[in-house]
Amino acid sequence: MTESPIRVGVLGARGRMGQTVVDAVEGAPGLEVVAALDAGDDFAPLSAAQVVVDFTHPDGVMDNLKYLVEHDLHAVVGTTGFSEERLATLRSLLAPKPSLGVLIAPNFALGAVLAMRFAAQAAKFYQSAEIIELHHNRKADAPSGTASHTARMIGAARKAAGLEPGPDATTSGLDGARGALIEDVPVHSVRLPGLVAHEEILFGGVGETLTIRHDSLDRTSFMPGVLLGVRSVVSRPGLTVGLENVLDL
Ligand SMILES: NC(=O)C1=CN([C@@H]2O[C@H](COP(=O)(O)OP(=O)(O)OC[C@H]3O[C@@H](n4cnc5c(N)ncnc54)[C@H](OP(=O)(O)O)[C@@H]3O)[C@@H](O)[C@H]2O)C=CC1
Ligand SMILES: O=C(O)C1=N[C@H](C(=O)O)C[C@H](O)C1
Repeated sequence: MTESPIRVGVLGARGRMGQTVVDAVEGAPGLEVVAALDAGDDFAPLSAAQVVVDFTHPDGVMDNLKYLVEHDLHAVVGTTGFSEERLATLRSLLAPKPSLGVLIAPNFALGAVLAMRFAAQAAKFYQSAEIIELHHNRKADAPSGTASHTARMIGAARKAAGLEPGPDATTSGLDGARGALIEDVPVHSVRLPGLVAHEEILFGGVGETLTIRHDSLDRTSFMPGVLLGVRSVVSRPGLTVGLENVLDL
């Protein structure tokens, strides 16, 4: 007997990522698109879905998630902008729904997930770490969700190793020249037409540097992770943050 396909809704379906997700889900065995919605659309067609993928906007994603949880829909979320406060709100929303799963991943590309993991491993061995993230100029948020997540992972590893903030002799400079500090890690954002999504994590120590770089050259790079998320979230109750928790890393 063949299993029935997982019914998938897509929010942000007319956007850059949403369109790519609709194509990927339509082409994936065992999955089907039952609703492809965007800003201003009535969400009622989502009642046909089991899992909803959200690539929308940081300003709207919390309302979307509230709707999805209230309507017992599993969610796979690529939209950025998740603070600890937002994650706590989401955990409270999920508390009365013990079988419901929400997966939030700041980056669904395999290489980006590996780069973050390698960076966390390297962090305790170097005095200093800085991040440069480079994206297309249509991006709404800065720094990127990936860079923020990477900085937090590096910060946690540095803290566990008892490291002080990296030495920096800057005593004068223009605002922003040393980037935005996340967990004492400076993060620098570049926006250029022609780019897709890129991240460089730089470490400096005694007489050496280490650079870890990942490049998404096309939005299809995110699709294997999104499809894995859709397939796994139905049997992964609660809130999962980061694709590294789903991959066998
Ligand atoms: N986790 C990951 O791997 C990745 C995450 N992203 C993130 O995904 C998000 C979307 O990126 P991208 O596709 O480039 O952006 P786009 O602006 O191209 O697409 C977003 C779409 O969502 C629509 N939208 C906005 N608000 C809502 C809402 N509340 N409900 C439903 N639809 C809405 C927008 O409509 P309108 O234009 O009319 O506002 C637009 O069509 C960003 O946060 C980005 O950082 C991107 C790539 C990979
Ligand atoms: O807006 C994008 O394009 C991307 N957003 C995510 C982020 O902010 O990290 C993931 C990827 O970098 C592409």
